[in-house]
Amino acid sequence: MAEMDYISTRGSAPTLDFRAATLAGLADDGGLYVPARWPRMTTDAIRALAGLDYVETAVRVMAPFVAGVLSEDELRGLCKAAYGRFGHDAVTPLVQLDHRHWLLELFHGPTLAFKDVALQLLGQLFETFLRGGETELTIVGATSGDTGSAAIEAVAGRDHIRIFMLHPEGRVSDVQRRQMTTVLAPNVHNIAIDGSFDDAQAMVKRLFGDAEARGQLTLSAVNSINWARLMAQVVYYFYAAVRLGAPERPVAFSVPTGNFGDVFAGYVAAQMGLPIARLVVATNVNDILHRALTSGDYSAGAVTPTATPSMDIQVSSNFERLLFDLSGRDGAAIAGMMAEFDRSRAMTIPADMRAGAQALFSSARIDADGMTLALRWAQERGGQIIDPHSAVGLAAARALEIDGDVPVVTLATAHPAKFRDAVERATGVRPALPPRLGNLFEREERYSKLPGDYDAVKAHILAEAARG
Ligand SMILES: Cc1ncc(COP(=O)(O)O)c(C=O)c1O
Ligand SMILES: N[C@@H](CCOP(=O)(O)O)C(=O)O
Repeated sequence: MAEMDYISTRGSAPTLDFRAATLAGLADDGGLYVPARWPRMTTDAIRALAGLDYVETAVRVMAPFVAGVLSEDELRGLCKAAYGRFGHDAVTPLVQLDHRHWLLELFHGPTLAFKDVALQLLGQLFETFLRGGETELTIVGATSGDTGSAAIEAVAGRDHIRIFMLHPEGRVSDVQRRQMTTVLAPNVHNIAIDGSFDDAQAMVKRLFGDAEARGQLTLSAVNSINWARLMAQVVYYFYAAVRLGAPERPVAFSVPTGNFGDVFAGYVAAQMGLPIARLVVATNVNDILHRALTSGDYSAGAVTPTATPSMDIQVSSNFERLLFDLSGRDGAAIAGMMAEFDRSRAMTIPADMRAGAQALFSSARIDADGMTLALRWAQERGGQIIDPHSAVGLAAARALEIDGDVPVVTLATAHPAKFRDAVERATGVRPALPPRLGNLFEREERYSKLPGDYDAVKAHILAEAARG
C-alpha cells in the first residue's frame, strides 16, 4: 500500500506522514491536516466487511491512512487494545427504533461518549510513537464536556505526555466535570476558564501559533483538529452501513453536530466509496452550521447555553476541512477565507461551494422543544432513554425528507446518564450512572480556575509544565 501523505488545508505547512501529522495536531500555518488523497474502497471490499467484527473492520478502513507508518498487524494490535475496553462486544451496536430509524450507540467506552472511540486509539498511537524517544509531549485541549474526559482517560498516567484541558466554567454537566476533575494523575491539569467553549478553543489554537510556547513545549492536540481523531470515527459509518445492507443499499446518517468532526468523518466515508444517501447536520440553537449550509451565513454569534452543552459551539473547526475540498483543495483560498473569518468572525460561503455541500449534506436546527419531543418519542415509540444530544440528531432525522427506502441512522453520541437532569425533565426517568463510573460523586476534585484571558492561561500552562 502506498504511503499516505498529509497536507494542510491552508497550503503552506510541510507535508507530513501519519506519525508526524498525529504528533503535530495542528499544522504550522494554522490549517488542519488532511490526507493528500481520499483512498477508495471498491464495492467488493465494502461487501467483504460484512460479518467482520469491529476491530477487523477498523483495520480494513484505516489501513490506507496509516500506510507507510504502521503495518496492518501493528494497527490491529492498537485497535485490540483500544476497543477491548468497551462495554459492548459490538463496540458500537445498532438499536432499531421503528421501521426505518436506528440508533448507533457510540457510548460504550470508558467515559460514556463517542469521543472514546477515537481517543482510546489516539492514546495507543501516542504511546507507540513516543516509546523509547526523548520527546515530552504537552497536549493542550478544549472541551465542552466530553472530549476532556475521554482524552484524560486515554492519557492519564502515561509516560512522556502531560495534558492541559480547558473547559468553560459552569457550562458542562456535573457528571462531565467530575469525570475530568477527579482524575488526580500528576500528568493531568484541568483548567476551568471564564468563557465559552469557543473561547477555550481559540486559546488552544493561539497557543499552537505562539513562538514562545512552541519554543518551550512540544505541543499536540486531542481535539478533532487532530486528523487521527476523525480517522478512527470513519470506521463506525462503515460498520453500521454494512449491517444495514451496504453496499447494495444506501444508508442515511443524522449527526448531532458542534465542531463538525463526527459528521466530517461521515463525509470521509462517503469519499471512500460508502453509499451514504444523506448526511444530516443536526444543530441546537447554536446554529452556525445550519445557517452556513442553507444560506451561506457562517457568522459566529454569542454562544447560547442549552441542555446539549457539548454542542454549544459557534466556531466549528472541522468545517475548514470541508471548505478545503469544496474549493478544489485550494489552500491559498482557504487561508484567505479563514483570515477573513478570524478578523471579522464572519464569512459568506460562496453559492458554488454551498451547492457542492448540499449534494450530500442536509441540516436542521433543533430547539429545546424539538429536543424534548424527540426524547419522548424515543422513549414511547422506540423504548429507549437517550441523551439530549442524540435527541437533537433524532429530531433532525425525523424532520427531514429522506428517500423512504433508506434506513436512517442517528448517531447516539453520549450515554443518557451524563445528562441526567435534562433527561429526567423530559422523560420522568433519571438514568442511573453505570457502575463503571463508581463513586464519581464522592471523589476529590482538582482543577484551576482562570479568567478568560489568553496570557493568564498561557502563563499557567508554561509554569505548570516547567514544574515537570
Ligand atoms: C455528546 C456529543 N454529541 C455531539 C457532539 C458534536 O460532535 P462534533 O463536535 O464532532 O460535531 C459532541 C461534541 O463535540 C458531544 O460531546
Ligand atoms: N463537544 C466537544 C467539543 C470539542 O470537540 P472535538 O471533537 O473537536 O474535540 C467536547 O465534548 O468537548
